[in-house]
Formats: sequence, structure tokens, C-alpha cells
Amino acid sequence: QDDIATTLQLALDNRTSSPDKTRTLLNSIDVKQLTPEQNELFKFLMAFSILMEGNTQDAIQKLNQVADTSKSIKIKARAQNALLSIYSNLHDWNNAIDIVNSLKDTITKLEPDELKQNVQVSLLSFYNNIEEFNLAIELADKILNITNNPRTKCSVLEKQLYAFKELKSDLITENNFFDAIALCAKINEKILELAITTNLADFYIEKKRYGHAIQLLNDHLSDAKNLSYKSLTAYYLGRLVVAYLGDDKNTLAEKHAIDILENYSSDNYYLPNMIAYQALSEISSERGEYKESLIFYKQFKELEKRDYDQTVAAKVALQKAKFEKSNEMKLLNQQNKLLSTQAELAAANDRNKNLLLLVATILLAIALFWIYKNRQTHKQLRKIAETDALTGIFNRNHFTQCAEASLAYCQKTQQDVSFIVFDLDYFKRVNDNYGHLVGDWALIQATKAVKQVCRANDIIGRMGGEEFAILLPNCAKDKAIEIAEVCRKQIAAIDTSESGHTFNLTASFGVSHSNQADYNLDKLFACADSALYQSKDSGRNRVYSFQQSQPIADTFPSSLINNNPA
Ligand SMILES: Nc1nc2c(ncn2[C@@H]2O[C@H](COP(=O)(O)OP(=O)(O)OP(=O)(O)O)[C@@H](O)[C@H]2O)c(=O)[nH]1
Repeated sequence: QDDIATTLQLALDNRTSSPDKTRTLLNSIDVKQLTPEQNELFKFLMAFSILMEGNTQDAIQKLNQVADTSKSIKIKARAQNALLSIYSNLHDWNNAIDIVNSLKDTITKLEPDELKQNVQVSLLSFYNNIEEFNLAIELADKILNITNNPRTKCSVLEKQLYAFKELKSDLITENNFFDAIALCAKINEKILELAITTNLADFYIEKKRYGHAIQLLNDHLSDAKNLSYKSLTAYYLGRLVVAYLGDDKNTLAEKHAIDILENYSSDNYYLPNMIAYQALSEISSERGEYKESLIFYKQFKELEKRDYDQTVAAKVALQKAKFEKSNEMKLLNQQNKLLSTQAELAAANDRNKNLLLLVATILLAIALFWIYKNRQTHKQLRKIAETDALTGIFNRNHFTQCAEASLAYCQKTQQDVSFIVFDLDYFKRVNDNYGHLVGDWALIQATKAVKQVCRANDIIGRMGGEEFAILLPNCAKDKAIEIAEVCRKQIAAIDTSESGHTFNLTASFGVSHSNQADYNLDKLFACADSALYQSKDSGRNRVYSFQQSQPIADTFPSSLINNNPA
């Protein structure tokens, strides 16, 4: 396992510098012995090796497979990074932008190490390639804030200065370029150092400081040539042409333009070629060599169109990606709107439910109140129907109903029932002498007096006019006579002066008993009435019991001596 790990690491380290060595190392590995993660790394390195062999399409397919399926976030990042670089070189901006979107997500999951920084630097290059210079500057700042690696710093500064320069930003001065050049020189990053000098030359040209540009470019041209970095040399020469032209040194411009066309005419250097043709066209034109000028001009236009097409392709791809993104956003917004509409609907439903509940509650309350009111009314009506309005005791009708029910019960349970009727004495005189209101008052007071004497389950009723009856369940006759006597005394004791007039108020009583009347109300009434008649007849203000046909005075002589009729 150690051997396999070492071999894989070696292959990884040499994948760009020694592709052949990498392939040999990979071929030496027994795939069956690989752990799943080693297998993913192996697949990435194989794809990379295929790329280095020049089989780009095959490499793209395999790298995409690794990027899509790899569980290791590091290997996924490496595959995506390689794909970004391939697509950028192929100017396949649509796929490049897709990869960038995936890569952005991958970056957030990477540990902050060298790999993460490398991926960020690739992204930075990509932003410059598609001329998203503000994004590039922002990302560069981010990387510069966290990296301590001077190589990363040098590389990032080169790309950031390029972006600033392209934006023609006032935020940078030539000192920024000098600092970056010094940093790269210190760690011997020759290519990047030279790249920065080309940017500085552009900076000078932009500011029309052609002399400075020419000197800088000439100072470093030999370095570029020594590096055998042809594209860089071609770019140097291209900028020299522009600077000489600007400085009205057409001969030198022409010399370098021809140098480009003769020695660096590959497709790879089409930009310096474009500059060369444009310069030669202008120079020929100034000399009056219009035919040559037109030929150069046509070639210039062809390359310019190519440059334009490439720039436009990048822009279109970017706009398309932005459009898709904004469509995605629109879709999301619509989904959000739908969700919020659903939420609003649910809330409205809840509100409706609450409203319904409220209405139901109100209706219920109204119904309950109505039932309550109805009962109250019913109660009141019943009370009105059952009671005597003046005295508040049962009226004749209700008294009869209650008395009969009580009698039936007492008969069933074989209890004694006594019955008392009484009638106010000379009541007509009270009305006649003192008026009906005083008569009413007297009726009320007499009722009160009797009620105080009676027990809770005795039934008292006004039979009409000034005649009253009392049914006394579970009451022996003697007891009833006793009660009647107390009632008589109470009525006689009423202080009539409270009415504003002083007069005698008495009543005559008649008492009957169930064993005289078979628990029959009419019979009880008749017996008691008969006794009452006897009371009246014998002078009033006395109690008579039916059976005896004798005044109670015999039994209770003292209480009956009352010869003071009202
Ligand atoms: N103030 C008042 N008087 C009533 C009421 N009901 C009946 N009366 C009166 O009661 C009187 C009854 O008179 P009578 O039947 O002659 O009897 P009395 O005067 O009491 O004489 P005796 O019963 O024989 O003692 C009448 O004048 C009725 O108008 C009432 O509700 N209020």
C-alpha cells in the first residue's frame, strides 16, 4: 500500500513536468490493489496523462467522469481545474462557464491549502480570459489576503495588475508593477516577471509614455527570448511595435512587425500578428504604398475579426450563463411566489376558518342567549301564569294543580294532609273607608304574615278577592288548627298605621283534614269553607275546624276572644 501511495504521489507531482514518467508510473500500478480513493486519483492521473499525450477529447470525457463521480473533493477539484484550463484553451466558453459554476461550489468544500489556492488562481485566470476584470480583482484580493505563498502571490499579482490595466484603472501606479516584478524576481518566477513587464509596458502605452514602454520592453526582450517562451517573445515584439508607432519610430516598428510575421506566425500568436499587420498597413499607407497597405489591412481585419469573434464568443457564453442563471432565478422567484401565494392562501384559509369560528361562536352565543332569554321569558310567563300578581303567592289555578299533586303523593304515602281557608273580615269596609290601595296593602300584609307562619312545603294560594287557602302536607289536624290560630293572631297583630290609616284587620279561618275528605281537594275545600263560614257566622276573627262543628274557641278560648271586627 505504501508503495502504491508513493507511486501515485510521484505520478501526481510529475504529471505536467514529465508526462512520460507519469504514464510509466501509472502503468506499473496493479489497479486491483487500489483503495477507492486511490482508484479515483488513479483515474484522474490517467485522464491527465491522456491529455498530455494530446488526446484532448478523450481526456475531457475521462476528466468529466472523475469530476462527476469522485467522492474525494480534492480529486474532484483537480479534475474540474484541469477541465477549466482545457476549455479555456479551446475557447469553449460555454463548458468553461459550466465548470466554473461547479468549481465555485467545490472550492467552498476544500480545505484552505495549496490546492485550493491553485484552483482559485485558475478561476482568476478564467475571469481575465472572459474579461470579467472586476471579478478577477475581487478574487485576487481574496487570495492575497489569505496566502503566504510568495509564488501564489506573484501569480495572483500578475493577474490582478492585468485586470487593473485592462480596466484602465486609476487605482494603480507603476510602483505596483515594480513591487510585483520585484516579488516575482526574488523567487525566480521569470515568466511571471516578464508577463508583468508586458502589462507595465501596456500601462505606459496607455498613458502615451512610449519611451518608457520601449525601454522596458527592450530591457527584457532578451530574457523572453532566452526563455524560449515564444508566445511571450511574440507579445513583447507586438508591444514594441505599438510603442514605436506611438513614438513615431516607424522604421523600428516596421522592423519588429516583420520579425513577428517571419518568426512568430503561428496561430498561437495571432494577436502580435494582428498588431504587426495593422502597423505595416499604416506604415505602407503613410509611404503612399496603398496596394501593400490594403493587403496588410485585409490580413489585419481577418485576425481582428478572429479576435473579435473569440471575445464575443466568451461574452456570449457569459451572457448565456447569466441569462440561464437569471432564468433559474426567475424560476426560483416564481416558485417562491407560488410558495408565498400558497402560504398566503393557507393564512387566508386560517383567517377564514377563524372568521367562521368567530361567526359560529357568535351564532352559538346568540342561540344560547336566545335560549336563555326564552327560558327567562318562559319562566316569567309561567310565574305570571302561576302567581297572584298582588301578593306573589300561587293563584287559584296553580294552587289547585300543586295541591292536587301533593294530595296524590300524601295519599300514596298515607300522610296526613290538613287544609286551611281564611278570609279577611269586613274587607269591603277597608276598601270603602280607605280606598283600594289600602285594601291592596292589607292583602299583601296578611299574606306576608301567613307565609311567615307556614312551613316550606305548605302550599299557599289566593283563591280570589280576600279569600286564601293553605294545603299542609304531612300535618295532623291539631297541628293545622294550631298553625291557623298563629296565622290569625299574626294578621290581627298587623300594625295597620303603616298604611296611613289605623283600622282593625282580622281574618276568619276554617280547617279541614284528609281523613274527612278522602284526599279530595274539592271536599277538603268544602269542609274548610264550611268551617270558615262558621267562623264568620260566630263573629269572625276566629278558627273553626270542620269536624267538630264547634268553634275552636272551645279548645283555645283565650285566642278567640276578639270581638273587634274591622
Ligand atoms: N282592595 C282590594 N279589594 C278587593 C280585592 N278583591 C276583592 N276585593 C274586595 O273585597 C271585598 C269583599 O267584600 P265582601 O265579599 O262583601 O266581604 P266582607 O266585606 O269582607 O265581609 P265578610 O267577608 O262577610 O267579613 C269587596 O269590596 C271587593 O271589592 C282586591 O284585590 N283588592
